[in-house]
Amino acid sequence: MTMDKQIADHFFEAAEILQKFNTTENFQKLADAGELMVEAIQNKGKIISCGNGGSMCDAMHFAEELTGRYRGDRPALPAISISDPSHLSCVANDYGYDFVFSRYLEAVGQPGDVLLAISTSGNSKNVLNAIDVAKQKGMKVVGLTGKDGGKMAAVCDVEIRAPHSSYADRAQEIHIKCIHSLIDFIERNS
Ligand SMILES: O=C(CO)[C@@H](O)[C@H](O)[C@H](O)[C@H](O)COP(=O)(O)O
Ligand SMILES: [Zn+2]
Repeated sequence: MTMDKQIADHFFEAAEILQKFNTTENFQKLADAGELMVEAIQNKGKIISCGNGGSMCDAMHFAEELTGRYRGDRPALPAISISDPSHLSCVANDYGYDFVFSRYLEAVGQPGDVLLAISTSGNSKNVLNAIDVAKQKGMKVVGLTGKDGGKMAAVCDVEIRAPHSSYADRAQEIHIKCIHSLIDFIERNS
């Protein structure tokens, strides 16, 4: 059987992108983002995460490992992903999809909470609207982005950007590593 070159390319390309991401500057940004999250938790706040498509799965993955479990046993930690289908369908139907995340923050966001905003383009309108409301509420914003950071680059307190690639999936693969390292940092420091 001949090797399917495209299958191999996925792995070689992913390794290349990860290598580009591995800089002291990016590791420092992850520590800065982790500090914001730890501070929120220590002050009785919470972390709210959001994103579209695969990034919604990443937002859910982040929150469930804080409320549930990551590698070992420890007390539950306060995080929520904006992913309740009844909320999403109501707000999309009645106000528009651009407001599905921002409206949730209007309801439950508190000063001192942190928003983890995930977008591979940095330009999804509903994520940008969520960032606007988070700032109005006195929350801090950590962004996981890709490409050139898009509009999110200018509005996050800490923006962690996956190296440029043509497709969203490569950025998402970096984002999930960022998410696991953030969870590990929060566990060790809160
Ligand atoms: O998971 C993937 C691609 O890997 C897709 O579902 C992807 O998340 C969707 O196209 C999103 O709508 C892209 O939005 P964003 O990352 O630019 O904010
Ligand atoms: Zn995980």
